[in-house]
Amino acid sequence: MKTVLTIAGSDSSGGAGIQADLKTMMAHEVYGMSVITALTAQNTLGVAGIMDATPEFVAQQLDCVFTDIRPDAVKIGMVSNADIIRVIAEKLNEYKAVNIVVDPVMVATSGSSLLNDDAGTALKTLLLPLADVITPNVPEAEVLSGMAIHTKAHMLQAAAIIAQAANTSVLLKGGHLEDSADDLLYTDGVAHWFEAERIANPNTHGTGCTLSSAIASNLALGHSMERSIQNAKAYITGALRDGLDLGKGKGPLNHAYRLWR
Ligand SMILES: Nc1ncnc2c1ncn2[C@@H]1O[C@H](COP(=O)(O)OP(=O)(O)O)[C@@H](O)[C@H]1O
Ligand SMILES: Cc1ncc(COP(=O)(O)OP(=O)(O)O)c(N)n1
Repeated sequence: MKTVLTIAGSDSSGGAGIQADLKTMMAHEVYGMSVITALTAQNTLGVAGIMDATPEFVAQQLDCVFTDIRPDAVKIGMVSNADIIRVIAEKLNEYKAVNIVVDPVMVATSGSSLLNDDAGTALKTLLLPLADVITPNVPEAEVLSGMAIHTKAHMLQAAAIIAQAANTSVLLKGGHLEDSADDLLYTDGVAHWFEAERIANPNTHGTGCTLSSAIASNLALGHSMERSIQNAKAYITGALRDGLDLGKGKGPLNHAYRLWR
């Protein structure tokens, strides 16, 4: 069985973070493991509180995973402070981790910040260069590229800036642009658009976490980067189309939509 590790924060409402990642991995029939960087008290309306793990405890979790069950792919999500980022970068280098997908989570869909001020530089200099692909959404890409993004042409410009700075591939997700669900993969100066139908569903809590975990699961299964993204897009579109409606705010996805029909 193929194995995938998520390094991310816990979402008490089960829609994003570690919980979304493990549900996605289960749906892809890979064995999911988790290193928890922070606990969040949150629901579909917003984030009420964050409690970071200590860097030492993050290191201990990483040692336990890598010395026992080696992951075929790694997804990294919420990493809220610079010390935790340093530990993760050190350990991924030490254990020569492969197929690394970094979702540079900065702000929750609800508007709450998930990244400390001091973590931005550490994220850019230590973590992004380790990734096989980085998956920013539009607001995150604006921060990383330093430019405003309103159109697909802007997405192309921003992806090129981020890819050059981090020296890796960038999948810039288009979900925050009006009327778009088209994502752009930018690798070595080559652009590839992944086009998808935009689903009329306001319940998008955890879509970014789910997409990055689905890409990591597909990479672990041995698919190419392009095929992995194509498959992950199909998965997210199907989960949105299912139309699950839970909670009082932006609700979560139904990860079981392919299992019981
Ligand atoms: N309404 C929608 N219909 C179809 N796909 C969507 C929709 N909203 C977002 N997506 C897709 O979900 C994934 C994550 O989207 P995005 O909202 O851009 O990032 P994030 O969830 O990190 O904020 C992307 O593949 C995006 O294209
Ligand atoms: C613990 C945790 N990690 C990540 C997020 C971000 O999730 P969300 O706000 O739904 O945005 P995307 O997953 O769609 O990028 C979170 N809220 N909590």
